[in-house]
Order: sequence, then C-alpha cells, then structure tokens
Amino acid sequence: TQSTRPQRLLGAVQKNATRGDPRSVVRAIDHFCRHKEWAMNVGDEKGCILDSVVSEVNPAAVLELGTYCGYSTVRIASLLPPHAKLITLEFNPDFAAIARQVIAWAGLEEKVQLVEGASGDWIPKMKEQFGVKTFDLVFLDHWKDRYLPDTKLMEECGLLRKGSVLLADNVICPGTPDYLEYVRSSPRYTSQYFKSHLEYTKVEDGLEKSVFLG
Ligand SMILES: Nc1ncnc2c1ncn2CCCCCNC(=O)c1cc(-c2ccc(F)cc2)cc(O)c1O
Ligand SMILES: [Mg+2]
Repeated sequence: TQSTRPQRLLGAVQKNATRGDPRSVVRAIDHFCRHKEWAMNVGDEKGCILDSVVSEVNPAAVLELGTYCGYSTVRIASLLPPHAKLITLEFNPDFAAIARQVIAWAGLEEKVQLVEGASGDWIPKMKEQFGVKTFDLVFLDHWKDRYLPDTKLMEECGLLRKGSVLLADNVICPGTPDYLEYVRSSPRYTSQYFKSHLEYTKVEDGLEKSVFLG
C-alpha cells in the first residue's frame, strides 16, 4: 500500500536524524522538504523567527494549534526551560500519530503533550483538563479561518494574561485577513509583522506577533 507524505517525512527523520538530538530532527525535515517533498512545516526561515520569539518569551506554558508532523513542536520544545510544558493540538489522527514519533525521536516527550481534537472543542477545556492557568505563548498554525474565533475563545476562557504572546504563521499565504485585521486594530493587542517567505519557497509569507495587553 502507498505511504503518505507524513510517513515518508518520518522515515527521513529516522534515517537521517540522531535520536535525542532535536536540531538534527529539524535539519532532517528541512532537507526532506527542500529536496524531496514540500510539506507545510513552518520551515527553516520562519523557524528562526519562531526560535527568537520563543527565546525572548522564555515561556513556562505554550499552546500550539496545529501540530502536523511536529516540526514546530520540536523547534519550540527544544528551547523551553526545564519544567516548561507545551500542549499541541492536532485534529488529524494520522498527522498526530506521525508527530508523536517525530517528537519521541527528538527525545522531547517529557515536555510535550499532544492532544487530538479540534481547537474549538479543546480550548474551553484546557484549564480543567490540563491544570493550565494562562499561556505565555500561543503558536497558531492550524486552519486559517480558525485563528480569529479561537483567539476570541482564548480571551473568553481567560487563557491569556497581560503579556501573553500570540505568534501566527501564514498571515500572508494562505492568509488570515480577519485575524490580522483584529489583532492590528484591537486596543487589546500590540502587533508586529515579521516578513518572511512561505516555507521552502520564494513566495511571500510572514509571522504576526501580537502581545495581549489584558
Ligand atoms: N486542533 C486543530 N483544530 C482545528 N484545526 C486543526 C487542528 N489541527 C489541525 N487542524 C487543521 C490544520 C490543517 C493544516 C493547517 N495549515 C495549513 O493549512 C497550512 C497551509 C500552507 C500552504 C501554503 C500554500 C499552499 F499552496 C498550500 C498550503 C502552509 C502552511 O504553513 C500551513 O500551516
Ligand atoms: Mg503554517
């Protein structure tokens, strides 16, 4: 039977990356996606911007919306301080199964909780299910038309505190126009655009960093 692209991506990790070495996992995925098969990871160029924001925030509690194969999960988790936790939500069970193995290969299982399901269903249950108070950093990389409703949901559920940072992928390509309009015009956010390119291409894309002001 035919393998899927995520399965072939996992194979490239297991073949080319060193167990327990997150950077080698990131490098193996980027090489696979640049030279073999494109895949919708945040990628190396936007990944450097992600790394700098994670390092600056130095978060104790991170939420990632949209795990896919776990590429950004590994990038983020590898930069977290001890005892910090990353909860990552993935809707697609096949993607989730691959991501678990990629995260395990990187040796980051202790820092990551992968939850299968839709963001709209899980966000209201975060506090009771995972003992989360608020998130210091949220990385939005899931359905582009869910960025805005899920941001409003996180506000309503009290999951954001003064200073919480939202970092959104793909605000240009595929684009999240309603989300951009909201965070850039709302008095409750200070927003900043980091111009970059769609992963592994020359097409313009970028990350939007928005700080919740409470
Ligand atoms: N827990 C949850 N709740 C809701 N939705 C959930 C979810 N967990 C997952 N999903 C569903 C996300 C499906 C993937 C989202 N990402 C994307 O759709 C995406 C697409 C491109 C792209 C750009 C140009 C092209 F020509 C083609 C594709 C690039 C990217 O960096 C992308 O992140
Ligand atoms: Mg993306």
